[in-house]
Amino acid sequence: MQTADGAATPSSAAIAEVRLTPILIADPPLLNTQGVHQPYTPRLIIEVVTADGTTGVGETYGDSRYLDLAAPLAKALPGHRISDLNGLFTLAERVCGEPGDVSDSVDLGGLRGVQTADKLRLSVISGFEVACLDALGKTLGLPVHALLGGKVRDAVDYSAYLFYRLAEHPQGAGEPDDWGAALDPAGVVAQARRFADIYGFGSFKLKGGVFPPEQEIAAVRALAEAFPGKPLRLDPNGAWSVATSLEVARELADVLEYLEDPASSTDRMAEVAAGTDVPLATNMCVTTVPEIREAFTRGAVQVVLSDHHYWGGLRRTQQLAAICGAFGVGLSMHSNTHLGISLAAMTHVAATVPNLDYACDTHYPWQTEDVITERHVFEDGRLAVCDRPGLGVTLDPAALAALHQRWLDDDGTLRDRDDAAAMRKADPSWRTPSVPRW
Ligand SMILES: O=C([O-])C(=O)C[C@H](O)[C@@H](O)C(=O)[O-]
Ligand SMILES: [Mg+2]
Repeated sequence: MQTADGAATPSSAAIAEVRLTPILIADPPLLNTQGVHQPYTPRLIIEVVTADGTTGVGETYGDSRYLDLAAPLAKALPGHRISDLNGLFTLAERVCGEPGDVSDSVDLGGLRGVQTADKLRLSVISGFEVACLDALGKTLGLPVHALLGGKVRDAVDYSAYLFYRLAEHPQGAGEPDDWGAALDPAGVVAQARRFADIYGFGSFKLKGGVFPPEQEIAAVRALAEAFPGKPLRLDPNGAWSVATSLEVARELADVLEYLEDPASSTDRMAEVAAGTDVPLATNMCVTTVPEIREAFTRGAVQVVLSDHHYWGGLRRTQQLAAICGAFGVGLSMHSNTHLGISLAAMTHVAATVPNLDYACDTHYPWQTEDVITERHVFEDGRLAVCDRPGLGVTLDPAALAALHQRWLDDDGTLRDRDDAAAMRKADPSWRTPSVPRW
């Protein structure tokens, strides 16, 4: 067996086949500043199969612009060694091309800051990198955290991710659940209690930017009263002006662990940071390497929420952690709607990062469906770091096929996440609010 560049390679370490499976997974009617989550949201499952039949799995965003980049990379991969992780980036740059519809705007639904072609490509590569690491770990009999240099902790803390939400999707679409609506402080506290009771989470993040700031301040105050001394976070995804951000920071200074993306853009975040001692966190204005220097040197953010999907995988997440360490910037971890493969990957990398200062975000409790045979179980708000080879998860082919069938059956409406379009099902006049909203 030879690689594409002609070098000899052990046949067992060479990729023989790559399978891409787009799926639609159930998602509850969670509210954010752009609208409401769709009843089903796209993800992409990546399987990398080596010549000796070892399969590694990865997961990333599944919207069509990601699929468009993943397809040529999958096609070019056979013959590539699973251990050649740096080569993945070179290959992707060569074969992926430019995504067609990249605009310099806030990403629809993903709320992940300004889009760039590079960022989309890195998100795609992240799924392939994780799949290669899973296959490599299985081949060598080592857990992924060992391939990343070894774990520095045996369990990773996660935070409850609270959302304002509707009781059900507009027009009764999607999968029903029994969480009920959470549209006021009492609803948010009830949701937090349930999260604490089931999962043992000891810190709480509220997704804000949904209601006028005074209502969200009241909700955080209610959380502080219900859970005295517990770390609290509020994240309106850049929906506020500088003045509003400073007002909220003043009102909640005594209870917030950090305020996440109160205002959009590094400029506005720097202005807010100059006027408050509340640490500002971001997963919107520092999401790629070129954004780091300005944000850090201007003191615009005190905490970065890393996300291996954004940054191009687990090893680049470690590099980000080192840069944050060098600048004295704290590190937390972001999450978007994701399944158990990505949660396993997050946990492995989180286990290796000494300066992970905060409990990580995760949407996982909101996801009732999965493509792995055994769901992850939080105990006391933590996930034990798995020492089995690879990621330590097993793909469930029947579950994968069923969720893929849902994707096939969709007429295209749900294949690209669009929270504003989902909101229009309830309110036909709804438009993505312009920023700052308040
Ligand atoms: O921390 C964040 O900004 C997010 O998790 C962004 C997500 O897209 C979240 O707001 C959501 O899914 O509504
Ligand atoms: Mg955020």
